[in-house]
Amino acid sequence: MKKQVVLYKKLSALLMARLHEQAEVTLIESLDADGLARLRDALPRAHGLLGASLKLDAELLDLAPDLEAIASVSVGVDNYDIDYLTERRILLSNTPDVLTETTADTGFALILATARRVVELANMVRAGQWSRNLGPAHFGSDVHGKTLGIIGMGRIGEALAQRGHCGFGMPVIYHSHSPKPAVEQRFNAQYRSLGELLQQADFICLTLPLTAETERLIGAEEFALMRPQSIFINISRGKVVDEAALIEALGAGRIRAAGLDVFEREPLNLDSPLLQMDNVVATPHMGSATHETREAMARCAVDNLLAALAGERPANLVNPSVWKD
Ligand SMILES: NC(=O)c1ccc[n+]([C@@H]2O[C@H](COP(=O)([O-])OP(=O)(O)OC[C@H]3O[C@@H](n4cnc5c(N)ncnc54)[C@H](O)[C@@H]3O)[C@@H](O)[C@H]2O)c1
Ligand SMILES: O=C(O)[C@H](O)CO
Repeated sequence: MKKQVVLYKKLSALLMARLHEQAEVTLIESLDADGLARLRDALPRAHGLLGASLKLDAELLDLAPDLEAIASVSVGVDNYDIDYLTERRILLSNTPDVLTETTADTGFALILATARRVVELANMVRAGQWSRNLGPAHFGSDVHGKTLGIIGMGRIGEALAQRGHCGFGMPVIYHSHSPKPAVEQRFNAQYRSLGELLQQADFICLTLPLTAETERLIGAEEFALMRPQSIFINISRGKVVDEAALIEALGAGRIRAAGLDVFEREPLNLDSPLLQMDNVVATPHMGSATHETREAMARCAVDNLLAALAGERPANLVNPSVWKD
């Protein structure tokens, strides 16, 4: 008998057809109140779940006694209680690698947009306020040759370092759990303590996961170490930053600008002070949002889920202790 799969993310026709061949599929098209009610109804029959952007807590998981596997269409797994999944012997998989380059592109887009004031000046043109040649009040700052600071030197951090080093001649400094000699060799990068990096980098970029250890890693004390010309970029998770402290630092001129793809609460509320600041470029958690990459992530998640339900080890298993050969 086919296994029951609940999707809470719509997939391409090609991937839907693949899933339908192998499983009985229930599709929850959106996670509004109606969709969530349908999800709760479907969970008691589910062997597999596939989707993203939903906090799957113990209360929801307890509705699914037969659940064997969850395939997250994301590399970040902060929406899951991994200990609880492991205790229940539910396999959790994610989608690393396929989104690395695209997310690093987004990081670099934010670096360029903030330093060169792209959004602010483009809005000025649109508003009919371009009446004479630009003067110093509208000048930005250079990107090439400036020091790129990366916090969390993993896949995306490395891809960002490559762009900075090879494309823009930027000295790269980084902070991570431990030094990475291969990365240092490839990009002439140098390891720094967190405090040293915050004091020395022109661009401070967050590319680490949200965990108990990294939640609010960057707060008032950390912003106080940055320099007035520093630009802060967050493409990891909003909760790694104390957002009130960020707003305070921007407001007080303790840092020059911020490029933010992620926020404490998403979608970002329209009344956030961040949206009143010309030196903030805010994007809607679009790090991996290209047609090609989202399809690759979905394909990866489908592969992971179908493998798990067929009794094979998924390629991107997050909680390997559940697996028994
Ligand atoms: N904005 C987006 O749309 C988007 C897209 C993809 C990924 N992300 C986020 O980026 C994160 C990183 O993805 P990745 O594929 O590069 O992951 P990765 O695991 O390859 O890299 C993360 C790095 O951070 C380091 N790290 C973790 N905790 C640390 C700490 N406390 N101090 C210092 N370093 C620490 C790890 O050692 C690792 O090197 C994801 O977990 C996700 O939250 C966001
Ligand atoms: O973690 C991820 O993969 C990104 O945030 C996209 O959802």
